[in-house]
Amino acid sequence: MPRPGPRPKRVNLAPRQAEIAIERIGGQGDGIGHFEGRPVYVPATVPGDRLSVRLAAAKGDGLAGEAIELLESGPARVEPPCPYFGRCGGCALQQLRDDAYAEWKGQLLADALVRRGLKDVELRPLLRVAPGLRRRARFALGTRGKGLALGFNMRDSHAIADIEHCLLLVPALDRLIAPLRSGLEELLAPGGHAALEATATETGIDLLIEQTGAPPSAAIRVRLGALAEELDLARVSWGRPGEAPEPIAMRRAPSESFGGVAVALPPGAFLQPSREGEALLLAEARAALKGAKQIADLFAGCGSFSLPLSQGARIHAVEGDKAATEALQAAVRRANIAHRLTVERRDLDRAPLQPIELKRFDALLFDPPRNGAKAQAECLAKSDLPLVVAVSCSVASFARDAQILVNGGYRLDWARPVDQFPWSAHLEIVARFSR
Ligand SMILES: C[S@@+](CC[C@H](N)C(=O)[O-])C[C@H]1O[C@@H](n2cnc3c(N)ncnc32)[C@H](O)[C@@H]1O
Repeated sequence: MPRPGPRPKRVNLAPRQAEIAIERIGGQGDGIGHFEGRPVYVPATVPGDRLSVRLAAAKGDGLAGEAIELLESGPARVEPPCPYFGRCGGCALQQLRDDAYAEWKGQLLADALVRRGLKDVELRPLLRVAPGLRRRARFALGTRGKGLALGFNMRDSHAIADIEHCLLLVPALDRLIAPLRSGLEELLAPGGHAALEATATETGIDLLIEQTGAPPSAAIRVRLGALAEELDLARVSWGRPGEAPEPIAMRRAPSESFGGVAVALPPGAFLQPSREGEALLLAEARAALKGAKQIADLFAGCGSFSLPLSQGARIHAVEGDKAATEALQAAVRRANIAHRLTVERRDLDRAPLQPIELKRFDALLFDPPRNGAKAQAECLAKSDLPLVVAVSCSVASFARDAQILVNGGYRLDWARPVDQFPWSAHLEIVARFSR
């Protein structure tokens, strides 16, 4: 008979109230205090706050707390600049004074590395992207009464915080919120919902509507075409999540230039959240790759790094998404630069580049999605490639992959935090590994 394991600690989930003093801000952006020895996570708080808190549910190793009353403010508390802060789940940290916020953000990277046993790493100062520069947004759209709600999901919820403006967005996207809400009324049946992926490209707004269920009727297609005219949208597409979207109205081909080469973007294409963030990441990567002549660019997307880097080196771009790979291929053909940039479609989780394949490169850049590049890092660890530059949007998966590389004999030369996601707990990282 299996031996019973240690009994889990019982948590009394009956809602109750407690006075909590916030000690620090955790990795998800919540303030952390303690109640009967257990951590309590209270959103939108700062160290030094004293609050009356409702303890309602278990959260991780502790309890989720909901502030009822602020009894005393911590020294770094400021008035949040956005009127929706607290209700809208898009931002977590507008209540924190800017210098304290920047310090906390840089520390996220240091803490993640230490948790993986990576100490004494050169951590370069935080680079920042200001609010108001985000060129991509994924809005939630749902029915509310007789009309629609459009905005971002509330914290830990599928309910939509209806908004008129967002301080994070470029003006072209911010201006779109109200007219999209009134212009899309016929799209949803009562109780229906959709996601709207809007991207401000060089040729105008690219709008992708994602919905489950039947494709739009002929009447709705006509309405979407008219909306594209009214709002001067470059393209409107429709698709089911995970399936190839279908363009419904195309007025101009959405396009973005990387290193002077225009790429015709597929609907819902990945782009770095802001042009400014992309430029910072590219500058860091370029400096880290200096001198390399044969570079593999993995998780290459539509070529935001491959194309500019190909001005000074031969690049092999590898990407898993069919539409992104084809868009980059087409741009390479049009620009006549196949001699300096080759493109391969490949699933790098299932089929990472093997040590033998890595022999033809003198450096590699990888920029995986949030779950990181574990399989590729394991292959790199067994290779003799001298230089690896990592770009990552998750401190946790970055630290894990860094540990794999270091255990495989790489030195982590430096890591740079880049705040592409102001007021959130997300952080971008660029780092250089060598052997
Ligand atoms: C964070 S984006 C980076 C894209 C590009 N480097 C850029 O800056 O625009 C990650 C990219 O990895 C691709 N991707 C995700 N999973 C993948 C996999 N298993 N194999 C190859 N590519 C993958 C995505 O399609 C996406 O283009």
